[in-house]
Amino acid sequence: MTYKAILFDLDGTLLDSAVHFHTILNRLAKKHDLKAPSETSVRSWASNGAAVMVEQCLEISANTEQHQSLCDEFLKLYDTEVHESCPLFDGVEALLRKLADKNIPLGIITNKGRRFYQHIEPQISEIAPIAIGITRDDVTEIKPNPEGLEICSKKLSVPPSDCLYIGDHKRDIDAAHNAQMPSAVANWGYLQPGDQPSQWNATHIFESPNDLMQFI
Ligand SMILES: O=C(O)COP(=O)(O)O
Repeated sequence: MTYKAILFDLDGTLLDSAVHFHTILNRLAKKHDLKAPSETSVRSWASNGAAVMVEQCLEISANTEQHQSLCDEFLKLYDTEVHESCPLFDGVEALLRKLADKNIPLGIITNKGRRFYQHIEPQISEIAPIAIGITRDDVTEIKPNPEGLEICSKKLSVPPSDCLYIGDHKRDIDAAHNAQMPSAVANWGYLQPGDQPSQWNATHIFESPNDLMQFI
């Protein structure tokens, strides 16, 4: 492998956050007498943030008072959940340990807010040091804008062409293209029905964290 730094998306790539999201959405559904969402539906929308999950999984029209108040409740509950634990996908721990063993710098660029990321970072750092973590609060434009990826490349002093950005959403691959950085689809993540990652023009597609680990 020739890449000198590996950069990751968080939700749906390292973090199996749908586990928390499903619990929270079920709690909200019960409290407000709404239809409980299926795990499949939560998994397919989990990479799109709270507003989209409330809209799609609880079937609440966006830009309404009810939508806004359910989003606020969702984020409050998530704030508590992320303190507790952060479920990683199977194989991610071994993958991160291998990066650390090989002294390959690890970066994270997420559209998540720092308010949540700050609780997740120490749990990942226990496995492998994170050279840089960029959240939506650290950029003026979130992905697919390349800003977060460009900041990482500069701070690590590794040119974009020597970094690899891995994510489970088209906006991750688009962000890498916009930064002129090689990219990889995390095909184990939260793909939506109808997604065709083979059409996203990523440099690589990995089926599992273990596949990526073998590549490294
Ligand atoms: O929480 C979000 O909006 C998505 O976060 P991600 O960029 O880590 O997938």
